Amino acid sequence: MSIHVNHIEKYFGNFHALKNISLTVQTGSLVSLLGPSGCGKTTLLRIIAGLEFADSGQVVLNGKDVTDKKVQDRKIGFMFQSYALFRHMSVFDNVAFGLTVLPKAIRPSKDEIHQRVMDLLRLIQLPHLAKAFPHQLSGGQRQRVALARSLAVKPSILLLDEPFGALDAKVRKELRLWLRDIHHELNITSLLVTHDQEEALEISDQIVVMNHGQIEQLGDAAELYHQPKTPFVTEFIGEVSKFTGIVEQGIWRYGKFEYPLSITQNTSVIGYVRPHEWRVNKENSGGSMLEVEIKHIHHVGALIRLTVLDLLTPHFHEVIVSPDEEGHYVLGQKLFLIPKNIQFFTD
Ligand SMILES: Nc1ncnc2c1ncn2[C@@H]1O[C@H](COP(=O)(O)OP(=O)(O)OP(=O)(O)O)[C@@H](O)[C@H]1O
Repeated sequence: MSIHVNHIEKYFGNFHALKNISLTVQTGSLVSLLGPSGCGKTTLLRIIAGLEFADSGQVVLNGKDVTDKKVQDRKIGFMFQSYALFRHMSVFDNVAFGLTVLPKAIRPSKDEIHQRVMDLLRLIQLPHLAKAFPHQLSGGQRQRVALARSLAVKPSILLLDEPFGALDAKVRKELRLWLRDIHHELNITSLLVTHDQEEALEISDQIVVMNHGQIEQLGDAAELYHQPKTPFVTEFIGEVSKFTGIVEQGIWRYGKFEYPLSITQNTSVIGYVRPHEWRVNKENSGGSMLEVEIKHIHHVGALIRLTVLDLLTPHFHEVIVSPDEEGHYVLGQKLFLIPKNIQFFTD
């Protein structure tokens, strides 16, 4: 079941929360909405769920226009931060809830409900806790029960708002991989809101980067990192160093460093360099862009991460090098950096 939103506009009073949002989520894919706090992720998810209505634009689920349909008529599962478990109900009853409140005509029998709830508890690996109450569960277990509850009505679309928001890093990591497996096992279409880029990059097929109520870019993790379309995406996804230079006669100049660029007008142009995109020289063989001093050395598996201080402008940069090629590094050592690649945007 696919999700299409077309030209969604949303105001809260004078505040323009969503600006001409169009988005397609293909059947069976897992897509994340990623962006800084307040950029409109939750509002968009609520509009797709039918918990909020757009001022204009269209929501189409599986080819059907549901723009004016209420939440209960959209046949979707959702799990929002604010939808905590019912404290006075057992795990079993929490998961069964969505089924027991269905109109009689379409409500499964008691036996069928029992079967479905137990299947879901097995799926979330908690069948032994069916009789437990929410306060007897860990945070991660509670989140899994909340997910099982949202899956009980067999939705073909699952909307998740920061599903693992309040959990510690290790549990989050386990749960998100587990969520990815469940998503594929049940063949549902999932849209997930997160402000955690590692989470988005790790589990999503596609990521929608939002900023100030707009979509900046939609792509997979590699596209967003290697071919960002805007300065915002470049800075938001992964680490990057930023340099404002001047283009004159087709040459980008930053200090004495020169780099040919196919821009003809004379203008200010920002260049971005990722930590692994530097060539590092220990001697000054000319042509370097930065002269730096090593301030911190951190071994990350087979790679070395250097935090270096630019000796001209007092800015720190991150540089990732491989120890095999570059040999030994010591604190305070001087290095000369030449970019292997620069991503340019006009200022
Ligand atoms: N009911 C409302 N009334 C007024 N303003 C609202 C309402 N709901 C959201 N907003 C505003 O709209 C903007 C977008 O909010 P939204 O919750 O969609 O952001 P978000 O990207 O999900 O942020 P976060 O990551 O912090 O949850 C925010 O500036 C918020 O203050």
